[in-house]
Order: sequence, then C-alpha cells, then structure tokens
Amino acid sequence: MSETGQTKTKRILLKLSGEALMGDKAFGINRDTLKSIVGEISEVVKLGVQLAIVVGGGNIFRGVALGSTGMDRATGDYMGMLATCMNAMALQDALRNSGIEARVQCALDIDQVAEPYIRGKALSHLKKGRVVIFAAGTGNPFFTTDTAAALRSAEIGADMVLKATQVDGVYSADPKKDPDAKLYKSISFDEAIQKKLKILDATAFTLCRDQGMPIRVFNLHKPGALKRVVLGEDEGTLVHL
Ligand SMILES: Nc1ncnc2c1ncn2[C@@H]1O[C@H](COP(=O)(O)OP(=O)(O)OP(=O)(O)O)[C@@H](O)[C@H]1O
Ligand SMILES: O=c1ccn([C@@H]2O[C@H](COP(=O)(O)O)[C@@H](O)[C@H]2O)c(=O)[nH]1
Repeated sequence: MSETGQTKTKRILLKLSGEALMGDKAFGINRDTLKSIVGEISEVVKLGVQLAIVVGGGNIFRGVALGSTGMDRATGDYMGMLATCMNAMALQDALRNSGIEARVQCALDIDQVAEPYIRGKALSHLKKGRVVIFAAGTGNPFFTTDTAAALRSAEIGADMVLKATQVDGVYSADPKKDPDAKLYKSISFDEAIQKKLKILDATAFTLCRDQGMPIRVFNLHKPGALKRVVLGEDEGTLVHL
C-alpha cells in the first residue's frame, strides 16, 4: 500500500506539452481542450497525490522554430520561456475555476504575475495539497521544458515524471512521420538515448537516468489515461534504468 492509501505514486511531476493545449487549433490555447485537461488533472488531485506541473510553450513560441529564424537564439529562447508563463497562467486560472488550488512559480522574475521559483515554497504548497505549476522552464536559454521537468522532479523528490503528450508513448520513430513506427511498452534510458528517440531531449533523458527518475510517456488526450498512470496501471511507455 502506498502512502496515499490508493495510489502507487505520492508526488508526481507532470510535464504538459504546450502543443497539447492547442486542441485542433494551429496556435494558442483552446478553451475546451484546457477544460478537458483540467478534468483529467482533477481526477488525480482527488486521489490525494501531490502534483507539480511543468508546462511547455510549443503552442505559442519555440526558440528554435521558424518564427525565430534570424533572431538571436537566446532572445528566441527567452520568448519561448515567456510563452510557457502564459500557458501556466491559463492553466492556473482553469484549475482555480474548477475549485483546485494552484500556484504558478516562475523561473524568470515576473513578480507582479507569479511567485518566483523557491524550492522550499513549492514543497510547502505541495504538502498543503496545492498544484504547483512551474513556468519559464529552467530560466535559462538553450534548454527545454523537458529538461525543466527532469530538474524540478529531482528537486522536489518526485516519485516519477509523467510526460503527457500527443502520441501514445515512445515509438521506434516519430509516429507522425513514420506510419510503421512501433510503440514500446518500456525502454531503458540508455536505449532511448542511443537510438536518439526524440520524444524527450537528450539532456532530460540523461538527467532523469542519472537521478534514477522513471518517466512514463502517455497520451494526454486519451480519457482517463493520466489517472490510470498514477494508479500504476499499464499505459503508454515506461522509461526506466
Ligand atoms: N520516438 C518517438 N516516439 C514518440 N514521439 C516522438 C518520437 N520522436 C518524435 N516524437 C514526436 O514528439 C512529440 C512529443 O513532443 P511534445 O510536443 O509532446 O513535447 P514538447 O515538444 O516537449 O512540448 P511542447 O509542445 O510544449 O514544445 C510527439 O508528438 C511526436 O510527434
Ligand atoms: O528551460 C527552458 C525552457 C524553455 N525554453 C524555451 O522555451 C521554448 C518552449 O519550451 P518547449 O520545451 O519547447 O515547450 C523552447 O523552445 C525554448 O525556446 C528555454 O529556453 N529554456
């Protein structure tokens, strides 16, 4: 029996892809999609798990994307980090509207908008049952929010990283480009890194491997998938040591 009495996982770090917030739109935040994601999150909060979220920014801006061509890379990356702040605020607002207490902690100083990232405060929020949303990634250019998820998960002593994405798990190749790509039920960090599987960036994989932090990759748009993952059921792909 786990500490919560119901779930296998007590404290989890959920990485939400920014693109997952777009729904069927080409850009930005789709209100209906956000509402349905909040519904999935509330199922998990009801189980009593402590939930921290790192949200991406790919639905608004990526430092390495076409829109930033010709731009200084670091400037593009700071814009990408600001994009994650907008997603974090939208998520906080939607969680609060559904009665879930949530706090954004930002790795860049925007004090009028969000708390700064302070590890001790984040832990205190989690212990009080508040969802903590980490915004602005690591606060440093040349990184990604996957790496921020790996870093924050280690800092808060999470049991696991859950990567909620658009596809069913880790495949032998990008399933959006290769229809013959095979889904792995589980894969080791070393194999994922060696095969250069791009579901997470190599820095994030390496950091999780070195911390012995398992990752489960699953499809956010599959109803009930997040809850099943938290309950330790077989869903998506487990990346392990
Ligand atoms: N081997 C692979 N297995 C699964 N998905 C893969 C693989 N290689 C590339 N991908 C692609 O990676 C995408 C997952 O990245 P996702 O958009 O969820 O994260 P992100 O880029 O970190 O988030 P954001 O949208 O915020 O930038 C999938 O939609 C899939 O098309
Ligand atoms: O630590 C970080 C995290 C993110 N960025 C920039 O933000 C965008 C959006 O993040 P995604 O992980 O792609 O969702 C990213 O492309 C980077 O430009 C960063 O610089 N540092």
